[in-house]
Amino acid sequence: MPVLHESTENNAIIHTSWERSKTFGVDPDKINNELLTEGELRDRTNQFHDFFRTSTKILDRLYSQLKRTSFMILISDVDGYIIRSWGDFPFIEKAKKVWLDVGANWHERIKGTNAIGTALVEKKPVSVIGKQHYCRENHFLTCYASPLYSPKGELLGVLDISGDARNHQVHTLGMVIAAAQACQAHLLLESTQQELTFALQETETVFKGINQPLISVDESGIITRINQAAANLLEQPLERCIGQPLDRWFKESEEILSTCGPALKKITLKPNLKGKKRTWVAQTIQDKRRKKFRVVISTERSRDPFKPKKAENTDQLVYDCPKVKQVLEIVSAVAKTEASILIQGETGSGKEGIARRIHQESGREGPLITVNCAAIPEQLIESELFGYEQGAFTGARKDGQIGKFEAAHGGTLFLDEIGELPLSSQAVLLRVLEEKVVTRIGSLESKPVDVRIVAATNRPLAQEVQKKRFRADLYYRLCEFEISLPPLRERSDLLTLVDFFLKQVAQEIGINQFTLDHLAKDKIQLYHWPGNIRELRQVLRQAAYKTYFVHRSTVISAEELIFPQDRSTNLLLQSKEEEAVKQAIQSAKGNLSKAARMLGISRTTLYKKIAQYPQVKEVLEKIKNM
Ligand SMILES: Nc1ncnc2c1ncn2[C@@H]1O[C@H](COP(=O)(O)OP(=O)(O)OP(=O)(O)O)[C@@H](O)[C@H]1O
Repeated sequence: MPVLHESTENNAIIHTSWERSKTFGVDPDKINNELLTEGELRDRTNQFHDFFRTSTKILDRLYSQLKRTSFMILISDVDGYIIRSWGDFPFIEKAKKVWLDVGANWHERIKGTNAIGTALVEKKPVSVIGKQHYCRENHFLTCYASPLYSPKGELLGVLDISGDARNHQVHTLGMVIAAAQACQAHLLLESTQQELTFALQETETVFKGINQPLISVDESGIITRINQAAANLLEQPLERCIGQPLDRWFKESEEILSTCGPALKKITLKPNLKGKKRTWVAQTIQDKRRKKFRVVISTERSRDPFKPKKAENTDQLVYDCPKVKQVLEIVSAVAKTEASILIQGETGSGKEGIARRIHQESGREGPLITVNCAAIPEQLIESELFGYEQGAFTGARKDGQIGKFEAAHGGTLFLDEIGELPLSSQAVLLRVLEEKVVTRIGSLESKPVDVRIVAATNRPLAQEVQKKRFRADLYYRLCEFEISLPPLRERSDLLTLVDFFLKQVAQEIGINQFTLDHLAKDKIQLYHWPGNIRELRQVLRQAAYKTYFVHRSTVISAEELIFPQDRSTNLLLQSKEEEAVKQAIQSAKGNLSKAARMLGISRTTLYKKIAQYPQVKEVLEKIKNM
């Protein structure tokens, strides 16, 4: 055994290593070598691509400190093969003689006790000086090595400084340890940045397909993320899917991981998941070097499964209310006539849907063309409605443009928000409606048009006429037949619509259904719905998405129903507030916490309201005395 000069721990390490070397059958007097071919060396060096990219500066700095000394720097991989070295003549030549050189294996199995091999086995920094080396030919060396770890904590290899034993300095081991730690820190930073970039890309892909079942898998085929819709299809709780290998469920997982490029690739479930016959597709997210990183798997719906589904089915009119039923009966009756129709109704109450129904039932073969009068600047209204000839005005398109009237020839022109049409344009519109001909701007030629006019407004147009903001003659011309759509709060089918929209969003997400809990139902029925059906749909969609993706539930609670209007009082307009508070207290049978939750206000605010409204106080006292 060698004479030991170093720390007790290092001595113990050397001692154990000598024992191992004996067991490995290493002959201390023989030259043992295991060398890599060029191809093998290239493959092993490639594994260190990221390491060298992030650590070159540190290693160069270390080398500059050791330049022209009898020391060299070496990197070995996890199996002990030296894959890179830095050093100067003449020491490097001496080192080559004992194969302390790129391509040679310095595992203890081959070379007995040595800093590289022993640090790999012990997974600790080690110094091996002179005769501490197991093989006699290496006694002229002094070596210091520290293990290198990947950001995932796996042993990558070893950083080693070797030199002439006569120049042994204790602090060199400290230098190696510090340099190895710096290399690891840089590698970690780089990998965190890369992870972030991928996470962003992954999130983007996942968000695009949020309505669909989605699974994200890392490069070793392990599920890293999965949404509830996918977990349902795999028949496992979501948290039990994470960390599981993909091949547990999918047949071609190996093929996907080895060959899948950015293009979509079909993938099928293993037969043990009966009845889940949907086709799945995989898409790979790659890094700059095209090394696979994540595979996002989804069910196939259309040509591009990551394309979001159309948000709403605008064609379907859902109703179960006598008032709406009556409107639709009238619509059916007048649709086939030539009468121009004015639809009145609050914003979001479904006027456009009615206009579409009129067109569908009119039997007219031309298209339905919609013009939003509020969205077109005053100076462009005429060109929009009547079109223009080539070069008619500065900024006009080169080949001119057809107007909406001409486009709607043989069909229906829907003039939405007609109440917003400026007075100057009202006169022009009236002329066209009377004469039934249009003349493009810049043209002398008039063309007859056969267009059915349907207009809509959320302003009381008759009052606008009285206030001289809307021309009386145009009003009468547009309003040969008037249809009034009831606002949502006057409809008796609120819960039918709620059901419909919840089914719609459940279908989009890929689950069976959403339900509202008791308080949520009460809250929805108490609200005054200023934005009508559009607002109802929005509120429900937001609540459903939050319930599902944040709370992982399908039962929507009152807290998730956030009404855009009156966020501060969160419920009713002043005039209706007293009634709402009263009703909430009645429904909650005097339970004030429950009533406050239903109203979306704090208990303190509710106490203030009770004090403010004598009728509410009375109701509460009555309930208490019951
Ligand atoms: N009966 C219904 N069934 C299902 N969805 C409906 C119904 N009525 C309206 N909607 C939906 O509510 C939303 C608002 O309807 P629409 O755009 O027709 O209202 P609007 O009165 O024309 O609104 P605005 O005054 O803002 O132009 C649309 O998404 C529409 O699909």
